Amino acid sequence: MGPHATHSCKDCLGVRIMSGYQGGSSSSSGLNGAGDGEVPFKRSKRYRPYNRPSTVPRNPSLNQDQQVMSMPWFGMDIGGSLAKLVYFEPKDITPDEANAEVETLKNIRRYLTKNSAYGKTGHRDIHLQMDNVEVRGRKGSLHFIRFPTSEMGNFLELAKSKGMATLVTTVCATGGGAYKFEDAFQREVNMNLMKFDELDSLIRGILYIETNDPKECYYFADPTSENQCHKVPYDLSNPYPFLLVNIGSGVSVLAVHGPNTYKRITGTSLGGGTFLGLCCLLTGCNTFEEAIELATGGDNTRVDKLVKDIYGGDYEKMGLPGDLVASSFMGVCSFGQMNAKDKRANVSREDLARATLVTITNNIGSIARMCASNEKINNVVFVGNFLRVNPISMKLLAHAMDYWSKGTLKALFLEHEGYFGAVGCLLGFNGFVS
Ligand SMILES: Nc1ncnc2c1ncn2[C@@H]1O[C@H](COP(=O)(O)OP(=O)(O)O)[C@@H](O)[C@H]1O
Ligand SMILES: CC(C)(COP(=O)(O)O)[C@@H](O)C(=O)NCCC(=O)O
Repeated sequence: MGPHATHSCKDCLGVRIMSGYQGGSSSSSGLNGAGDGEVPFKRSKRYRPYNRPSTVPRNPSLNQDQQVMSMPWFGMDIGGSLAKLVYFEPKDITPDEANAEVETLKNIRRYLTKNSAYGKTGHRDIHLQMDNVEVRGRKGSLHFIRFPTSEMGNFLELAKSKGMATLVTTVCATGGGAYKFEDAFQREVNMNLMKFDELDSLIRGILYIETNDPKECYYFADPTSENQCHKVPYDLSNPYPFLLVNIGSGVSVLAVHGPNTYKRITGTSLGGGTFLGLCCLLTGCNTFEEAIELATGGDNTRVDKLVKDIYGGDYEKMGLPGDLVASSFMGVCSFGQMNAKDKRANVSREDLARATLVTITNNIGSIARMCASNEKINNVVFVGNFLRVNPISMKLLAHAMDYWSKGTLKALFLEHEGYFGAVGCLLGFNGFVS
């Protein structure tokens, strides 16, 4: 079983944006962006959290970076498929702050933290909520919200209607959408996006969450056994080196040697977006959740051609087991075979969904293995929302890493799956004061 329950989101988004303390910092430096040598989750000695109370008007002499300390604190990762919004809810509000806090902020905070659905497509992953964490010297909770990037127009509309522009100047943002939608944020809600690189943010987020939650990382023991397969916690406190495979719309593969030392080795356009796109075309499904549900009930061996379909058994000399997929999807068009048409007619939507999932997953597994072997790295950490509610792919990857490396490679997974970029960019700005 997968770690999370299945959620379904349709139609338009109704996330209401909060605003609040018009805090600020007299920062003159301190952007903790990529590769500046700052370990993201450790507090600098020069760090001094300061929140200007909400009654204090914006100081026009402060530049954008200085204004960013204003609450609310959001980190946004606007990806090709999903926008991930991480909201930091302060829990250490002093009486003075509470008195000075504007009513709008209180209402919005309540709205965000008491609901789990926002409009029709905004969804808060309550099971991922992190309490008693420290961000920029403040204690509080992290809330994890997602909505389809295609709903960004509605998101901005709502943000505007809630008066966001009067309360917030800057939001930390990453992902391609931080660039694509930058002008729209400025135009529609008078908000500046403080942009951070998505891969820097991804690593920073992983390190922070792993440090704060010892149960974050796990692997699958006995991934091929229906009854024996189970999740086992893995201690990732000494993570380096590790291969990081981010399976979002597309796939990026990174070799990570330190908090600020990594390289992007390669990528593939055959990712989570491909799975969903092909699945919609082949089965007529409309959502990721539906696609996974179909795949769960399907059998890819009715669609794929296996080694044993070609060899009649294992290809022993090369160590290829008979059950290995020899050619994805070839089973439905076996050239020259009399029964190809009949075979195709008997293939169900479920089988097609399963075959699509297995095809995409195997390809990613294969690339990951080659990269790990080239880089001489044994731990392969898989993240990204493609793995959301998707135990089939996680177990396939776990088995592939183990089997083909004869037990040398270990596939590791993280509970917060697709949220690391958003967390990392939230942490990207630190309020330094000289
Ligand atoms: N509710 C969902 N809606 C759309 N795609 C989803 C959903 N849940 C999981 N996914 C999968 O996650 C992929 C996006 O992963 P993500 O890590 O958010 O990447 P990106 O940053 O490119 O949006 C999608 O392509 C799809 O395969
Ligand atoms: C361009 C991207 C980094 C964007 O990230 P995403 O929104 O998919 O998470 C990613 O889709 C990617 O790495 N694509 C593969 C490109 C390639 O190397 O072929």
